[in-house]
Amino acid sequence: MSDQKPTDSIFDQLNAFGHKKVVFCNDPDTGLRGIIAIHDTTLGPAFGSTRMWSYKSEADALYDVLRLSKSMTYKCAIAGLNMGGGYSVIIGDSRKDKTEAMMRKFGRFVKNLNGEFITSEDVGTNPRDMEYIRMETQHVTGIPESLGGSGDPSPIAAKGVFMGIKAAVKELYGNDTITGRSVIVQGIGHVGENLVKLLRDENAKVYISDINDERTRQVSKKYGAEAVSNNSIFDIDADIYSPCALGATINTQTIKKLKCGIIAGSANNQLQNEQEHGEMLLEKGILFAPDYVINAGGIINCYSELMGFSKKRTLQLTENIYDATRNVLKLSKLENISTTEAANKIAEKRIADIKKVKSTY
Ligand SMILES: NC(=O)c1ccc[n+]([C@@H]2O[C@H](COP(=O)([O-])OP(=O)(O)OC[C@H]3O[C@@H](n4cnc5c(N)ncnc54)[C@H](O)[C@@H]3O)[C@@H](O)[C@H]2O)c1
Repeated sequence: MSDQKPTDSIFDQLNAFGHKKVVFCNDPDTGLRGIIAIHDTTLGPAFGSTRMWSYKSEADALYDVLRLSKSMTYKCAIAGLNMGGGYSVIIGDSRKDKTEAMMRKFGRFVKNLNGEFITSEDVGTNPRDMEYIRMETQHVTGIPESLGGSGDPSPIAAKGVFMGIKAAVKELYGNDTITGRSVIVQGIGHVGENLVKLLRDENAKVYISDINDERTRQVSKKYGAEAVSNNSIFDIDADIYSPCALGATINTQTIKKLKCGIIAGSANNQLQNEQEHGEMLLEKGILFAPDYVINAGGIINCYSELMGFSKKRTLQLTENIYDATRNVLKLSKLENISTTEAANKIAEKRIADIKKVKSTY
């Protein structure tokens, strides 16, 4: 799954990423300027969140939505969901520019796709926005529990990351016991805090760091985790580094410093350059549990909402992340390829196989 921007030409970009459809949502009356990208619908309707962000340029917004929608195709495929990959972005400052009318107009654009695209919340959008979209179309998830939705996906996302960590521990140490292992959790927001709880419940030694000092103090006290400064996390000799804040924290500089045996966290796009840094980690012998494999709990939660699954079934699907991660790590070892390359291979194979199934009408 290449993450390189190939060209400035819109059509060449669509060809390079392999997109099926891109819809530009322009509405001067409400100020809506958005893009819905549908990457692949072989496995089912395209599933993807809606991000609102002050992009520096329209080209940046397009590149972001193309990249994010393609990775959703892979995430759904490897999680075993019958959903394709999509994403949408709205250009603007979510704190200043967002209105009910804008979100409902966006909902109308989603409605016009007749179920080919189903959305949920992301950076810059929240359950209230999903309620507005829901007023115009049923093709939205992440609705509050009080309105019959699945609510906050973060605890399930954290559970999936925890299963991914266990699978990586099993691969490296021969058993998946977390007790006594040391873990650095970088970013203790919605997912990070839930992960700290799961790790501490199994008596792991947990280090935490966040740019929000007050939050760090609270989480440290609540769970008995050791607070460390953001600058020092790469100097700590821990078994596992769990990035749960932003992407691209794994790059040429940080790989040189890393002392851990495993990287496994929730942040999307952790490798600054998928191919180059995936191979560097392979050479250094650090086991990288690919982010899109182990952070699929959030989307599994939305999928369950869509399918009307019980909480028990949602949990089962999330626990499957353990086996999905094991399969990726095994293939990486067998073929001596990076774990990301192994994950991409498994995802692409499932899509190719199901394409054959769907060739009969
Ligand atoms: N919430 C979900 O269900 C879900 C699902 C899949 C993936 N993810 C990904 O997981 C990551 C965390 O998601 P979240 O919902 O917990 O977000 P969040 O905004 O609740 O938490 C992020 C935390 O990271 C901290 N942070 C920001 N920059 C930092 C830095 N440079 N160093 C240390 N800490 C920093 C923030 O202060 C915040 O506490 C994101 O990359 C998100 O895309 C989330």
